[in-house]
Amino acid sequence: MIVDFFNNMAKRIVLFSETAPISNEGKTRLQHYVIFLMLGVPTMTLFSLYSFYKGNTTLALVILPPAIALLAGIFVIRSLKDGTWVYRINAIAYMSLLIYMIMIGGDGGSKALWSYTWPLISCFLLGYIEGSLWSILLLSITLIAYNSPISQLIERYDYPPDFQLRFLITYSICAALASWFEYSRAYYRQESNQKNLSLDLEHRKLKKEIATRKALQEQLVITAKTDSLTGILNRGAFWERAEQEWDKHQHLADTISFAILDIDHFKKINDTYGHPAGDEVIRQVVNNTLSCIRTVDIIGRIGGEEFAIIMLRTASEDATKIANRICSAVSQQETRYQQDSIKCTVSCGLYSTDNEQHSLDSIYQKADQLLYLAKKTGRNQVVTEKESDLIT
Ligand SMILES: Nc1nc2c(ncn2[C@@H]2O[C@H](COP(=O)(O)OP(=O)(O)OP(=O)(O)O)[C@@H](O)[C@H]2O)c(=O)[nH]1
Repeated sequence: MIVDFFNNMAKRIVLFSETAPISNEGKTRLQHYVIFLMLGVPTMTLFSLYSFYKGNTTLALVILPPAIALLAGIFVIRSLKDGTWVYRINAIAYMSLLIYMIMIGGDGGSKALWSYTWPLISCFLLGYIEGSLWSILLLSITLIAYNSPISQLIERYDYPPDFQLRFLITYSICAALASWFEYSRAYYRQESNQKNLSLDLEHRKLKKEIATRKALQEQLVITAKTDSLTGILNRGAFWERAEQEWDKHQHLADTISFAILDIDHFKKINDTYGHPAGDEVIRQVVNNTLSCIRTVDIIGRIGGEEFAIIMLRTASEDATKIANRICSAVSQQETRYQQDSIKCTVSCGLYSTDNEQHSLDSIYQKADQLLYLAKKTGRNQVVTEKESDLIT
């Protein structure tokens, strides 16, 4: 339970750290470091205070650097991708403290027993290979320092020979257990990492496939709504958009203009130049029309050579200007097809309204009647309701 508590705390700190994306192994090491920090700093602080209280000022001061290094490390680690060097510096600080404690021994040599913590900490922080090397390093440096003249400077403790032997055996067992423990943990972690990796790969593949299908579906929807010859909305999609805009229009009580364009004598063009040439004429008429209207206007191909345009928030005067511009642009158009140069014109019926009593269908009927008048009275012209009064 206590272990769970520390693990949870460590996980939280890892999650909240600013560390750049690190490997799972890196996360585990960081968690171990946090556990070491949470246990080590209070213990070392208490130990330092106790030593101070007991009058052992040197020991009290020697304990402080590793505690400070532990605390400082966590702030540095937050911005590092790999904390190995922070762990190594802490390893040096803590190991130096342990060597000092082994040298001075304390009550009956009890301070030397702290070094049993070392193999586990070094293996947890630096992995079983480097951790084992650090365990051996502690033993080697202690043996050299203990038997060198330096030991006289810090009043080395004279351990009885049997204590030394028992210490060596116990420490070796601790080191062996710690490295075996970390080795098996690393082994299982690697196994689960590999499983995670393949799951991750599968997950990414699925995500990619879903995105491809979604894009395909979107493309299908667009294709289903688009007229393949001209790229503008087809009849069904145009009326769908028109209904939506009509609902908004009624709600806002805006002026709306409805234009129907029809290419004049198109049958003759087909008969003279052929169907493919007629197709090219339709395409160019649409391109010319698109260059005269705004992007917010709705245009659709509602018949073979018939197009409808809804000009939103556009009163009769402006809509008439736009429709005339289209007629003029088309009349100047010359469609080149093979050896031929084809000229054509369009007729337009235009109806504008801000009358909320109308239905979309009745507006369409009105515009269609005006188109009929435009055809009847000479073609290549725009007929609005105003002109229709004059004509009839
Ligand atoms: N090339 C081509 N022709 C089409 C297409 N759709 C319809 N048509 C032709 O367009 C012609 C329309 O002819 P009509 O409805 O008689 O009208 P018009 O000849 O344009 O005469 P007015 O409208 O009275 O000026 C028909 O011959 C259709 O076959 C198409 O996608 N491509």
